[in-house]
Amino acid sequence: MSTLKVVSSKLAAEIDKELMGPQIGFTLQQLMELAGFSVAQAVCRQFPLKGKTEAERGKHVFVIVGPGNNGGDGLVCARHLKLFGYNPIVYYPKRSERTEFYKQLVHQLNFFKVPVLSQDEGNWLDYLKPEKTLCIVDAIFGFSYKPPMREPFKGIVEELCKLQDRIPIVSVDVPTGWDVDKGPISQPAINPAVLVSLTVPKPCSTYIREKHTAHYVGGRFIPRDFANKYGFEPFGYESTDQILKL
Ligand SMILES: NC(=O)C1=CN([C@@H]2O[C@H](COP(=O)(O)OP(=O)(O)OC[C@H]3O[C@@H](n4cnc5c(N)ncnc54)[C@H](OP(=O)(O)O)[C@@H]3O)[C@@H](O)[C@H]2O)[C@@H](O)CC1
Ligand SMILES: [K+]
Repeated sequence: MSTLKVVSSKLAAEIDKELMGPQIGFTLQQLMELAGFSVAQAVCRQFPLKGKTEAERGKHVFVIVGPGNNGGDGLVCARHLKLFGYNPIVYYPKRSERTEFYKQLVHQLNFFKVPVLSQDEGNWLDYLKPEKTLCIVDAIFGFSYKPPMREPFKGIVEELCKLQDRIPIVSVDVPTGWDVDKGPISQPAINPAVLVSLTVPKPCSTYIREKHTAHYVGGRFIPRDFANKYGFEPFGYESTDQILKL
């Protein structure tokens, strides 16, 4: 196991609560924008378009979006990827009714002409082909996932597991299906090629196969004294970067 500094799911939830509490006053929308922006930067860093053939550049980044805030990060990420010159397509099988904000994120994707597939529309399996898709962004579940996995996500994650050795998967914050603290203790569970931990890595990140998975931290939104209060040092982000490879 690595010596990486991590915070438990409980502490991660407390950090979130304090950041969005009355004293600090971040809004969820602000943090989600920075989180999704970080994930888009990690995709660029890991899969640069520079020097690629036109056919390679035209491939999709297939962003699979879950029903909670992890999914929201995916919706934001898709919009930034489009601005960065990628060809994202979003699969959003269970739309969040939590707040109006999710609908607004979808409107923004429409504005950017990023297709958003629903569960009953289009054959999403078509995008699980290496000749069509550069990588998959797993924005299905993050730190609030509790097994066992329910449909339609169980079937989706089972399909992803079949092809994850052929198309790289970029997991947002927590690989979908993993226990936030204990890692891949139940099935189905994704084995990502890239993990982008947000704010600070969760304990499950110590279970990634280090040679197989590139690990980034993103979500650059806390000052040193706040990090120290929660028992970790801030990450050494360079210049204007929103991500740091660990
Ligand atoms: N400061 C930061 O770092 C920030 C972090 N952010 C991001 O937020 C993420 C955490 O978001 P979150 O709390 O909304 O939870 P998330 O993991 O998306 O899942 C909840 C949804 O999943 C569902 N669900 C659960 N279990 C299920 C099952 N077995 N089978 C099926 N469904 C299941 C559950 O449904 P319910 O059980 O409530 O019906 C609910 O709809 C975090 O990881 C990071 O990515 C940023 O956006 C902001 C700044
Ligand atoms: K995820």
